[in-house]
Amino acid sequence: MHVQGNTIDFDTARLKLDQSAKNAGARRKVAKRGSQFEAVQQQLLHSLQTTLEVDQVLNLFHKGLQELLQVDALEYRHNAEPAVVQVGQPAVHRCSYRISHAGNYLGELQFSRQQRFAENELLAIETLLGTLLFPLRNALMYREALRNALNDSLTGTSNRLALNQNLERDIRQSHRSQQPLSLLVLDIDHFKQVNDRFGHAYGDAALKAVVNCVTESLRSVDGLYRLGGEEFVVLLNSTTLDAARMVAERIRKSVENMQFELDGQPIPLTVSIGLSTLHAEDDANSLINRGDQLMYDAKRQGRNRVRVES
Ligand SMILES: Nc1nc2c(ncn2[C@@H]2O[C@H](COP(=O)(O)OP(=O)(O)OP(=O)(O)O)[C@@H](O)[C@H]2O)c(=O)[nH]1
Repeated sequence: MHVQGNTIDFDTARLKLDQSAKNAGARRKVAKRGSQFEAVQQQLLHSLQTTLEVDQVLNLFHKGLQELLQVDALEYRHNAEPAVVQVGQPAVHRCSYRISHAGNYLGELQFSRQQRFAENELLAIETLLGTLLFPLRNALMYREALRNALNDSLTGTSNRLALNQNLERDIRQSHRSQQPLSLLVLDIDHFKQVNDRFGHAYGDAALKAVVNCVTESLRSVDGLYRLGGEEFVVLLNSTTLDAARMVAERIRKSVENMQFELDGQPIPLTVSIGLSTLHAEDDANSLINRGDQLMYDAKRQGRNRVRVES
C-alpha cells in the first residue's frame, strides 16, 4: 500500500504552485494539457455552486477530476462527523490531504487508484482542490445550520420542527406500506418542583439525565424529539401498539430506577407516557393529540404510568 500524504491550505497551495522549483517539470506537463485543465476547472467552479449537499459536492468534484486523470475512489472524513463519504471503490495507491481554509479545518480527503500517482497528477489534484474549498466550506456550514435548526440546543434531541418534518414523511410511508407506526408523548412528573427546589440549572441537568435515560432505552432508529419544556415525543416506526407498550414501559421503569443525584442528594424522577398508534384516518396532528390526551390521563391517574389507547 502506498500513501502519499499532504496538508493543503488554499493559500499555500497557490504559493507552492508559484514557487516550487522542484515541481517545474510537473508544472510543464500540466501546462501542456492546460486548456483541458482550465476547461475542467471552469466547469467545476460552475457545477460546485449548484449544490449545498456535502455528498453531491464531493461527487461532482470526483467526476470533474476523472476527466483529467484516473481516480478510482475519493474518501472524505471530518473529525466532528461519524459518517465517511465514499465515492467509488478504494484502491491501493493513495494520496491524502488535510483540507483547511484560513485556519478552519474542513476535513480530510483521500484519493486512491491502482497505479501510483505521478508528480504532475498530484499537482493537478492540488490545483483543482482550490475549486473545492469554498463549495465544501459552504456545504459544511449549511449542514451545521440545518442541524442547529432541527436540534434542541439544551438536550441535543431533535426539536418540534424536525418532528413535524419526519412525522409527516413517516405517516405517508406507513400508510403506503401498511406498516404500523406508534408514538409516545412523554412528560416529566412534577418537574416544576425540581426547578423550584434546586434552581433552573439543576432542572436543566435533570432534563438531560432523563433524555440520556430515554435514549438508552431506544433503538438507534427510533426518534426522540423535544416538543418544549419537559415534554417529549418518541417516534416508533414499524412498531405495533403491543411492541410500543413494551418500549414505553421500559422507558418508564428506567427513568424511575435512574439514580439521579444533586449535590449528593437523590432526586426521584418519573415520567407519564401516552401511547397512540396510527390509524388509516390519522394525520400528524390527530396522532400527537391522542398521545397527548393519553399522557394527561396518565397524569390524572397518579403519574409514573403509561396510558395506551383502547
Ligand atoms: N430547568 C428547566 N426547566 C424548564 C425548561 N422548560 C420548561 N421548564 C419548566 O418545567 C416546569 C413545568 O411545570 P408544569 O407544566 O407545571 O408541570 P410539572 O411541574 O412537571 O407537573 P406535571 O406535568 O403536572 O407533573 C416549569 O417549571 C417550567 O419552567 C427548561 O428548559 N429547563
